[in-house]
Amino acid sequence: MEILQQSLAELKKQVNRRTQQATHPEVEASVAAILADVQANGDAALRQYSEKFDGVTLTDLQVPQAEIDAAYNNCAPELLAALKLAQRNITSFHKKEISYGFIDNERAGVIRGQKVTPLAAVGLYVPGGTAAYPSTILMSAIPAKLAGVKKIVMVTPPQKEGINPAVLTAAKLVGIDAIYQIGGAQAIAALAYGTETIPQVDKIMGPGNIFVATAKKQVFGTVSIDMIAGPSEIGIIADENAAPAQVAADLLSQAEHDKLARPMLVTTSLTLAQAVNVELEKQLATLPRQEIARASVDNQGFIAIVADLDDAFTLMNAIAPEHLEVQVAEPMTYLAQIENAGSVFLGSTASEPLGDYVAGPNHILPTSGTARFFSPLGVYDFVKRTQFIQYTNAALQPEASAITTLARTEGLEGHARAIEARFPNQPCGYKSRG
Ligand SMILES: NC(=O)c1ccc[n+]([C@@H]2O[C@H](COP(=O)([O-])OP(=O)(O)OC[C@H]3O[C@@H](n4cnc5c(N)ncnc54)[C@H](O)[C@@H]3O)[C@@H](O)[C@H]2O)c1
Ligand SMILES: N[C@H](CO)Cc1c[nH]c[nH+]1
Ligand SMILES: [Zn+2]
Repeated sequence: MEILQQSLAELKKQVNRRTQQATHPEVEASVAAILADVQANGDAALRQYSEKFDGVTLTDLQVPQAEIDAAYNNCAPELLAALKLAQRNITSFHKKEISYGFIDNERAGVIRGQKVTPLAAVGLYVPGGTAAYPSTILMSAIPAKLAGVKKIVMVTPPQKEGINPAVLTAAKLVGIDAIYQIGGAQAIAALAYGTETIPQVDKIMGPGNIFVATAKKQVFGTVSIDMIAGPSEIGIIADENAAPAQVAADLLSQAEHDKLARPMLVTTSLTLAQAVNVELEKQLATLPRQEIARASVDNQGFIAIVADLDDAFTLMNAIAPEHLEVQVAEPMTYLAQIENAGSVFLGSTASEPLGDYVAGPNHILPTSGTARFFSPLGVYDFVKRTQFIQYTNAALQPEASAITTLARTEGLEGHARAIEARFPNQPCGYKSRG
């Protein structure tokens, strides 16, 4: 990977250009055309795009239940056991995110509160262009179920040989209501607008490539979305004691997701940087998804050399990576310095794939610098809050003049009179004291 050795200020500019939400006008335009086509032509457009982008002629848009049951029943025991282990750990972590709202009665005669309601219908995007992602089904459906969402549908790109049985097994394990074999921007359009076969949902969740991430951005407003979870990223902060082979392996674990995936190393040691580059070459030579990973390493990846660990954390906060590994001594002591990152892996044992599969925290995470303001997918994404107020007349009386004063200051006489109407027996309605 390219080694960058400049001042911190110059490094910040460089990495900002490379890592922050960029616009891709040609992708934006082709996604907009796909969305409009699906909105106008429904299922027929979905079938056309599946031919064009996935090379699949679809008969059923919805995966038949018999196919899902067969996949589950024939699943290898070790795969089912692995999925169940992941399911247990993801469930125990996400249970802690459940919120029940609140009700307060701090002042006599006043009740205020917030109630939490699950979304009625959500659509989960499960990527499937170059790899199958049963783990992503667990990561999105488990928090949805814990939140109490009643209708959970899933979309995933069609495959010539049928949807991967591991994907179908995971979907059955977590209780997905319907699976539609459709991917890319066209799948996002279907969930946003509805078609003859696919129901419109309230919110679309899940990661995907640049077409999926762009489509989610464009339908936002018609439906809600969780975040921008695009091509994967890994940022590693390492000092001179980190093991080059482990650092390189972890960088490649994310590089193999997508040609646009971003592997990034920030280190205080030029010696480590050079050793990692040697290791990357060695390991790439035998990696099955070598073509994808090489494009990512060569075109998106970089190694930044910094003066000390304080600079390393400053630079990483500017990048706001999806995943951040901290491979230095006493990693926990740096947690307070980390402001922008989707998921943090502390210490050399906490290799990123641990979080992808079994640790329990979510692996659907913000990318392209959006960890500055987005959080990991969680139970909170599948609910909405409604607040409520109840007052007695006696409780309103001492606050009424504040309301009428503020209303009249805003030139909203109707607001003031609505309050005064609560005190009809006082001459000329409510009169403020003094
Ligand atoms: N950020 C996260 O939380 C997270 C988690 C898991 C995976 N990911 C990312 O998900 C992505 C998965 O990507 P993928 O490609 O394997 O699967 P995908 O399902 O996201 O995309 C495949 C679809 O892209 C569409 N497509 C492909 N080329 C197109 C073109 N030229 N024009 C219009 N549409 C086109 C096709 O419709 C195809 O079905 C990777 O980028 C991976 O890094 C991110
Ligand atoms: N690392 C991905 C998120 O960027 C998630 C994933 C799923 N399977 C393997 N990895
Ligand atoms: Zn991964």
